[in-house]
Amino acid sequence: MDKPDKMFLIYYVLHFLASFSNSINNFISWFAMALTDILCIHDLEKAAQGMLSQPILDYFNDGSGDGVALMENISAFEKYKIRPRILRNVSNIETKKRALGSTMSFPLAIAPTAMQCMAHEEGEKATARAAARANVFMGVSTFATTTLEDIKQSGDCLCDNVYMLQLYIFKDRHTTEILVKRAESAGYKAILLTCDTPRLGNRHSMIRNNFRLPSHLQLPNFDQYIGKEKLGDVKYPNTTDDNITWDETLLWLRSLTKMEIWLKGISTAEDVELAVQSSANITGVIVSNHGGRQLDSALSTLDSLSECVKAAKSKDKSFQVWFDGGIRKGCDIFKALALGADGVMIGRAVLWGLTMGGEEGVFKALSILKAEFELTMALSGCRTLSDIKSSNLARKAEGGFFTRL
Ligand SMILES: Cc1cc2nc3c(=O)[nH]c(=O)nc-3n(C[C@H](O)[C@H](O)[C@H](O)COP(=O)(O)O)c2cc1C
Ligand SMILES: O=C(O)C(=O)c1ccccc1
Repeated sequence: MDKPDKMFLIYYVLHFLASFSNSINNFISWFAMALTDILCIHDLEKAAQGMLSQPILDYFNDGSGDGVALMENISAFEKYKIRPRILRNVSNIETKKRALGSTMSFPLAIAPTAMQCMAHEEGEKATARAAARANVFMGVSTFATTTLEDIKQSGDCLCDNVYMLQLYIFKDRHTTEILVKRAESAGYKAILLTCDTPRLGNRHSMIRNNFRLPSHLQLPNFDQYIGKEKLGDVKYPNTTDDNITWDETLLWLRSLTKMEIWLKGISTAEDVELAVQSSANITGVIVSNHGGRQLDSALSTLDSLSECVKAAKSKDKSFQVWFDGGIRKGCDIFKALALGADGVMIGRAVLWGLTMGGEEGVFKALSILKAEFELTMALSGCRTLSDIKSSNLARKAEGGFFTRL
């Protein structure tokens, strides 16, 4: 048995012991993580692999179709290399970033991912506590397995943080309206309207595994409307509205709330222009292809990013362009920012941390990414976020050569 295998075996034994007692669970998670040398997001991914049933693991990890968009979200980062600058004072790196009227510890937020109690019994509550401790904003899925109020309260027990509700618009608009109003009164700061899922992508493994939400879990934000027996099968599109539009839907949503509205799942300059021009007062977009889980053969999100940034910033410099898809390392965050993103979001990295160690595991994932990002800044000669520029990158061109941007 080589070293990493041994390390994960120790972890599984400790995790098994921890499952006997909730009270020592957190301590054991922390202890196990210290012992097992989790050094990078790939270590968390590997550890999570052995801890979930195949249908749940596949649901978390897989993309749509044959997985090309998912793979290319990751490999696109290697089309860029970093051009470091030297002999700059990097003794006092500053990573803090302002958005939604608050400050986050570095330009990264947690992307909304559904059904987190499948990863760990504490699910979204554990994620919220880790996010609060790390001062990282949290996106909460419409399909959370915990109420949006309980999620925020769990984080608020530790400190104030920013929560954003990801919204799927149901055919029953009244259900949607209730959800938006509940989020506003609970103190959520933004709606992230997911725009890339008028229908669920073609997820082969979900169909093969006949994926279902485990029977002990609920979708308490709206399960009075859609029974959990419908979840995960082809009836998903019957519950959400596939007729959402720039004019009607965005204006209707704006009439419901004063919260900021962000559009998630944008990947073209044309749609960014519409978002900037919309009279629904859109704050920003998240350039995303849903982690490669929706449109098969979609452009990788890093390849979409530049045209989206150009379209937004040429019209309105303050319009926010965030990014997600394939972030696994601190240098990935650096590259997205150098291409003009205001910040990034992470989906699977959080789920792997949550699976492995609940709150401690998510905190570990966030800490790893922050430390790696800071190190990348220091080694590239960037002391502040505004020092990170496109001239810090070179792009792979014809013939495999890299040319500076
Ligand atoms: C298991 C899983 C569930 C997700 N659930 C949602 C969701 O409910 N709503 C949504 O807008 N995006 C959802 N996403 C997409 C994420 O918000 C995000 O766009 C994507 O995970 C980013 O890619 P990454 O996983 O490579 O970081 C989900 C992604 C995963 C992996
Ligand atoms: O899996 C997803 O990506 C997703 O957004 C979702 C959420 C709930 C039900 C089905 C899919």
